[in-house]
Amino acid sequence: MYKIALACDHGGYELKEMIAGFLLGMGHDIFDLGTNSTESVDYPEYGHRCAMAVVHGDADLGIVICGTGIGISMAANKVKGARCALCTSVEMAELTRKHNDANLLALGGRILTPEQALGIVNAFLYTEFEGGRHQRRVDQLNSY
Ligand SMILES: O=C(CO)[C@H](O)[C@H](O)[C@H](O)COP(=O)(O)O
Repeated sequence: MYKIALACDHGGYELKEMIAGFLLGMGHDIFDLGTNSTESVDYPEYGHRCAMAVVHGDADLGIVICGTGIGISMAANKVKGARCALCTSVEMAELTRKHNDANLLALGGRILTPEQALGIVNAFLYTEFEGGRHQRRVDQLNSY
């Protein structure tokens, strides 16, 4: 079981709440970093907050959500050690775990259906990093 940090802006709030329930139902721990309503907030703060929690070991993995997933993934990837992947399919979620050892998943609350989002979250959590040649590339990412 994982401890999973969650953060969103107003565009991701409803999806965050649904994912939180899904994760708790699966037996994971969650670390909810907000926002906690549909009142407008700025996504950079929340993406940064979630990435800091993962990089500092307060959570094993992070999930960040805004309207598109784009802005909040940009914010998360500003944190050294964050490898945040914006995914719109199960295949992308599997490949970013296998190849990039992504430690944060970004989702678009205004892009995905709830069913699509849960499929992506499930794939992200249960796909292992393959290592090998991919480790060399992740090491390069981490060195910048
Ligand atoms: O998708 C986003 C950033 O990439 C955010 O969720 C914002 O919602 C988006 O920028 C739109 O902003 P608005 O204030 O909700 O119109």
